Amino acid sequence: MRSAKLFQYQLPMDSGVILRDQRLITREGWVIELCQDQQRAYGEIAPLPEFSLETAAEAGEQAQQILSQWVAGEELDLDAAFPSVAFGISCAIAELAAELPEAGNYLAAPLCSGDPDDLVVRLNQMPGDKVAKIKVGMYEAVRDGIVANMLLEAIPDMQLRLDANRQWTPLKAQQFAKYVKPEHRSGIAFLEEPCRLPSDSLAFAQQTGINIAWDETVRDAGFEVKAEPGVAAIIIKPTLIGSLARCITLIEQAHAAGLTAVISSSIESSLGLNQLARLAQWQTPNVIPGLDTMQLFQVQLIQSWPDCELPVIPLSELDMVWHK
Ligand SMILES: O=C(O)CCC(=O)c1ccccc1C(=O)O
Ligand SMILES: [Mg+2]
Repeated sequence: MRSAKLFQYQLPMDSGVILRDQRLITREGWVIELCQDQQRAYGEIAPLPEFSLETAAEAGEQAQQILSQWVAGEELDLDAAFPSVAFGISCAIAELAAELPEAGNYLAAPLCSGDPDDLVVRLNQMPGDKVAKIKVGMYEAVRDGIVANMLLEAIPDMQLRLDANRQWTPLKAQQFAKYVKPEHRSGIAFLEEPCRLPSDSLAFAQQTGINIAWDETVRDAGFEVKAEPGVAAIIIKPTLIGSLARCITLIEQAHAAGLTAVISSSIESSLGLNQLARLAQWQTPNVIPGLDTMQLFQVQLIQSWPDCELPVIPLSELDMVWHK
């Protein structure tokens, strides 16, 4: 016997969360509950505005169709579904089958978009490998270069991840690199997507000796995982990529090509973020995932994130919008 439920959520965000062009005031999405032989499992479907191609409403509609098929015992084609829907449903199915191991990697790389001095304090408190991530490309490229150089000098054993989200022209990327002393460049684990064009990012890596990672490019049509000089990693944001099976295939291809695969958040609630931490521990056990996004919320959902003090909204407070 199978049954399924769909719940809607809207969670208030911290006041300063800006996606590409707009402030994200509330995070909207769906929680699915699958029930089979007295076992229950959950998944989250949360298309990210400005990143996902599907809207929350479209994802909710499609989730109902696919969940109906699941209840009827039909074969599911998650490769044809929206990425957010495929990810949420495949997670819930994996939970039911006890395929997604319980242990998670909750050692997120601290994310800094503000005061670099705060980051120095957090890093000095961090156990094990010191990995941090800073968003660059929002202000002057020269300032970004000075900040990166300062951090690499202050904490010599750290591995810095930088993310430019395709904001720089090749000239601006060069201006950034000029301020990072050559002896510090190997302390940059990778710089995500420096330039608008992947070919410019690749040329930048080869000219400067600063390794890059693909993030947006992984979602471009026709992307293939391959080893290239200057490319260190691919970033996998499952809500934007698709089913667990699809994510695992990409991770395996990355490993076969000698690249690091980094599981990263698309600003899911604490429910989805916990599943991402478990996926990370399972499939990329020695890599710190990019999951430091709980701080962007004002509340948690159903399950709490380790050491997060925000109030937790229980499932009973969500609206059930559909069941079968
Ligand atoms: O990757 C991380 O460390 C955190 C997640 C993150 O940066 C992100 C989250 C949602 C949308 C875009 C991005 C991004 O890579 O800029
Ligand atoms: Mg990015």
